[in-house]
Amino acid sequence: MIHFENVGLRYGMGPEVLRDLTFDIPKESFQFLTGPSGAGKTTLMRLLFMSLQPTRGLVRTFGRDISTIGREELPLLRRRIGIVFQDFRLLDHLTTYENVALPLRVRGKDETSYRSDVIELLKWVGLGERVNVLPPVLSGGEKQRVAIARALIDRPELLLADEPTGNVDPPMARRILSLLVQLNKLGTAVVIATHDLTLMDRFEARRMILADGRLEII
Ligand SMILES: Nc1ncnc2c1ncn2[C@@H]1O[C@H](COP(=O)(O)OP(=O)(O)OP(=O)(O)O)[C@@H](O)[C@H]1O
Repeated sequence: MIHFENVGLRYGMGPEVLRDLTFDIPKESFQFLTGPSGAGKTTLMRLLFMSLQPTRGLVRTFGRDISTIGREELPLLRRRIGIVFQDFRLLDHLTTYENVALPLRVRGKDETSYRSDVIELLKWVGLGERVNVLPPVLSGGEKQRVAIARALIDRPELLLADEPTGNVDPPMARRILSLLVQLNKLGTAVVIATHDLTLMDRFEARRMILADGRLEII
């Protein structure tokens, strides 16, 4: 689904932050992406989301060399990827329901075509009772589950989660991990960037380890 070949990335004239990365993210796979702070996890997530271009090497996403994808095509390809950020990035003046529905509303979809999907998805993440509340009254774990639901509303083939358990307590971290594992069992490929060793020990999965800009996979 995604293929990296000898990928290097530098910001501006700085040193190479990522070097000689060659790997695949297969369909329906599950992997953790880890490494010390500053190792380049977020940078690699941005390459996977096509919000950065490599400075050398090849990134092929859904069969396309990303350096050849035009501006107008990019949003269409990105729709196939869901993304969850550590700081949630919810809109505080919209309800839980409206936050999750937003990607569809922005695209001009009619509410009758998605209302029940949004509610079903919110039930799936355990927020069936929190549909009409605003993010400021939600706990960190609830906000993160809203962010996950929003990332999933378009049924992406790949979910990227950057430190999804960084702002929640350990029981909630386990709950979020189990949601992502369940999602993967339903066929979505998952990449979780994390520092959290305890979390990784809870689920046997491929580990992509970044150190000094290089990647090791175990
Ligand atoms: N926009 C940018 N411009 C210049 N340098 C950057 C930029 N973003 C990241 N870097 C540098 O690239 C390196 C990798 O950063 P990145 O944020 O990808 O690491 P990380 O592994 O996600 O770190 P953390 O775990 O602390 O979030 C760091 O040295 C960082 O300073």
